[in-house]
Amino acid sequence: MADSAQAQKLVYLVTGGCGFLGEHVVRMLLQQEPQLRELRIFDLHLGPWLEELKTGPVQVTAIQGDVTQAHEVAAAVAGAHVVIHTAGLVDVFGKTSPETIHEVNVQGTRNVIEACVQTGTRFLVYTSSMEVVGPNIKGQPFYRGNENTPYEAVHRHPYPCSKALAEQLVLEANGRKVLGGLPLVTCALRPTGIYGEGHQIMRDFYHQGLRLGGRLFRAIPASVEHGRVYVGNVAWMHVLVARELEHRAALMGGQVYFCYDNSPYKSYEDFNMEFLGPCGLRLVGTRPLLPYWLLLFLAALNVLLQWLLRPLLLYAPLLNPYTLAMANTTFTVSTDKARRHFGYEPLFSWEESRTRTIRWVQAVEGSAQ
Ligand SMILES: NC(=O)C1=CN([C@@H]2O[C@H](COP(=O)(O)OP(=O)(O)OC[C@H]3O[C@@H](n4cnc5c(N)ncnc54)[C@H](O)[C@@H]3O)[C@@H](O)[C@H]2O)C=CC1
Ligand SMILES: CC(C)CCC[C@@H](C)[C@H]1CC[C@H]2[C@@H]3[C@H](O)CC4=CC(=O)CC[C@]4(C)[C@H]3CC[C@]12C
Repeated sequence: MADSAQAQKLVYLVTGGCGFLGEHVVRMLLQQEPQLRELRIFDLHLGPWLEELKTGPVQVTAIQGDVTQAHEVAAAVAGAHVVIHTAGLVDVFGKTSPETIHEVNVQGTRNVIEACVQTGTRFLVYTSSMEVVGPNIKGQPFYRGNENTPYEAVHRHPYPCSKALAEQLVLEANGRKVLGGLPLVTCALRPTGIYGEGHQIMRDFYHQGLRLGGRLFRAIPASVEHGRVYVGNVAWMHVLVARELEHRAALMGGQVYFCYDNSPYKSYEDFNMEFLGPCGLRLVGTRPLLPYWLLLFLAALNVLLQWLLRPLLLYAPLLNPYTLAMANTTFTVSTDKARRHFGYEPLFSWEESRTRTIRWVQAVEGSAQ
């Protein structure tokens, strides 16, 4: 981002900095970005762990705010050199309305872009998602594809629709003149399914397994591959992109990059067992125990129950027609675009990512007892 004369001069803003990925981005920046002077963390809900960061050499500024409120975003962005926009509503379980998902993911992103333009911030890194591409509503496989692989990206669910719209806004904003007349440089990172310390869905599967007497029941054929990437490597990619965006603006501006590492290609369930297995869970069955039509029926039943129970309680199980289609459609990435464009190499090997995640699940287990 800057030469040595500018050491410890940079101000970064991370939106959603208290989320699963956001926390890793924040910690990674503090460890790996020597030019950082101030790190602003903007989130709807601030975590208590932020306090421990405030004693280090970098000024850590926690800002409780809402990305849907343009004035709050503009106040947080003013004076920042780089914005890493990870804040978003990740809901594929029907917990929130489609309107709210759109408001946070699309309008929130629009507010971040406008704040950059109005206040003169030149570098914007957006956390997009593999979901912007697929799996699509036709359930077509995307097998070890890259950023240029042709694929019909057609969605109906509010989450992928919102991420696709937001990504488009970010890419279209590349080159816009910001306050002071210089061009905005943007790019979007598309993680596949992120795993690692703090992953709520992994925690949910773990607790479900414990409730079922240490067993999980195979629902998805082992042959369906689902792309996964370790959270530390996703965070590292964000840090590198933010650092390189100025020097390689012509190459990187307006580009999309899948987030990848050396995590193995496996089915969603077999991959989870890499961590849950060593924590004492067993995946029962070499093939799905229920036929697909029955799973689809149960998924549809869950939608009906969610609707019927809505006035009384929030019923949002893991299984619904959308999550079933996600888990049941091959979507894997094989690319080296990030290495070619900004020298990315995963910071954590698969073995290290696995070990760290297992340790975290074991700690979850310990804290639950
Ligand atoms: N978890 C995953 O597997 C993947 C996530 N992503 C993207 O990565 C980003 C981060 O996702 P996660 O860390 O998994 O989710 P998360 O839910 O753990 O973190 C999102 C953060 O955004 C904050 N936030 C939500 N609404 C906000 C608002 N109105 N104003 C300010 N902050 C708000 C939340 O409080 C939370 O701290 C999201 O943009 C998501 O779309 C992309 C690919 C995969
Ligand atoms: C019980 C079922 C048969 C199995 C359910 C598994 C699902 C809960 C998960 C399968 C695929 C996941 C999604 C995928 O990894 C891609 C994602 C990208 C994002 O940007 C956000 C999260 C997610 C939608 C992720 C959510 C859980 C799954 C649907």
